[in-house]
Amino acid sequence: MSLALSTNATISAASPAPALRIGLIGFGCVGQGLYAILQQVPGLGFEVGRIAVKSPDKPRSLPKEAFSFQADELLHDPALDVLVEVIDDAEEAFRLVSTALRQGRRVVTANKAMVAQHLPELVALQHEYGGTLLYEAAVCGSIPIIRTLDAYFGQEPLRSVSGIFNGSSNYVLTRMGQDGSEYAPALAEAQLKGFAETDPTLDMAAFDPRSKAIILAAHAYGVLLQPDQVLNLGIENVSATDIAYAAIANQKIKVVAGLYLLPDNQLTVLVTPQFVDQSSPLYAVDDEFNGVVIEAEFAGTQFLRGRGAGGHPTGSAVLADLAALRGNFHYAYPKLAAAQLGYTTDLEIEIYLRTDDELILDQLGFTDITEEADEDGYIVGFVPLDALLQHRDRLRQAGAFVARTGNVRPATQPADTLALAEVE
Ligand SMILES: NC(=O)c1ccc[n+]([C@@H]2O[C@H](COP(=O)([O-])OP(=O)(O)OC[C@H]3O[C@@H](n4cnc5c(N)ncnc54)[C@H](O)[C@@H]3O)[C@@H](O)[C@H]2O)c1
Ligand SMILES: N[C@@H](CCO)C(=O)O
Repeated sequence: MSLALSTNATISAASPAPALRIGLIGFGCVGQGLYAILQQVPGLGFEVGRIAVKSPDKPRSLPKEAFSFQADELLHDPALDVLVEVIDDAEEAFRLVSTALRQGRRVVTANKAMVAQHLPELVALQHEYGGTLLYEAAVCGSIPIIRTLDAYFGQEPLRSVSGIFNGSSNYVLTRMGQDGSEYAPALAEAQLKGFAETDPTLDMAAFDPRSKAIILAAHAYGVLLQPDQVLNLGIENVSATDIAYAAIANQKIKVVAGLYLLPDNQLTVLVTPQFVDQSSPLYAVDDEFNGVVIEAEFAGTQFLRGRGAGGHPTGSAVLADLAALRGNFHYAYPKLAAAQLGYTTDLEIEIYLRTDDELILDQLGFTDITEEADEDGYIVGFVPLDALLQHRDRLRQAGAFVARTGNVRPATQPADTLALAEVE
């Protein structure tokens, strides 16, 4: 068959390539989301060859014969062209994915905790055995942020990459802010809608967006971080008092992950609640939506917004990876090769802290108090970032709520107070 373009030009339509056979490991929210998309849009060139699940007795939308109960069978099935790993167990996911990569296989995963913990090994396995691992679905659901940073901005210095990287906590904050909902029912809704992790502490205490920030640090800056190097504070202890404090100043509380390039080629990364005002594009990112602001040296500011969680949006990102694999795409990790940046936490950041625990106040060591209100039990001022890192667990256990104002300064030069945006 040929398509006429003009009087003397034609394009020959190649016969369609055989469908890629997928081995799908995990049939929960994301696995079913991908499966539904492939059923709804036939002819995409992908076929679900086999599906592995864990529990034989769980009621499912497909007959029992459709499933294998041993993921390893899929690993060793030569008739499968690509494996999609979407289970909720990071350790087992690493075993499965690393075994597949050792066979030189093509693999897609959505497991950010696994990727963040094992990125150096996963990169090395791809180099050694020639397989490919893609994980766009692991960061910000449907937003194509990893490929944007890796391929599009692979050569350009970035001043910052910041945003809302967790749909569940954003959903809870939106319900509390818009409807006056209590924390617990709002979280139950996020779980019911399939946004939350099996252990929702990962979302609410900001472990999940920390994993995503670590992945982006590798692609945006070529810096490989261990989870413990990055401060993560969440919203488990947020209250109506905190939401009202923000609202009085026409602000919202959002869990913001920030990757900031500081002077002297130092990167810092932190994930905490933050007061966001209407001048920020993140202000209007509500419900389970995520948003990412890229401040690039030459391109200027770019903002991406989209659904950050849920079966269909995440299935869409997995589908995009499958299509990319068919085109032999792989991450180039261009900045990893350059590896020119250091990492620092030697900063003081301005925080709002609400607590009735005198000990934690002493331990954090405020260097400057900006505002204090005894009756509501909050204090605003500068604390060393290292003190927050050291006392993170105690803050959680003590029921304290922390949000940053956005101001930061080098720990050694307390007079130079700057907004992070200005430091960038
Ligand atoms: N839900 C989302 O919106 C979303 C978005 C992006 C990424 N993710 C990630 O995708 C992965 C899956 O998330 P989900 O929401 O679908 O979780 P889920 O809990 O809905 O489903 C996971 C499924 O994996 C199964 N499973 C566990 N171990 C298994 C094994 N060894 N073999 C086969 N099946 C196994 C579980 O029984 C469960 O049914 C997680 O890593 C999650 O962090 C989820
Ligand atoms: N639990 C995650 C899923 C998407 O990664 C979230 O709420 O953002």
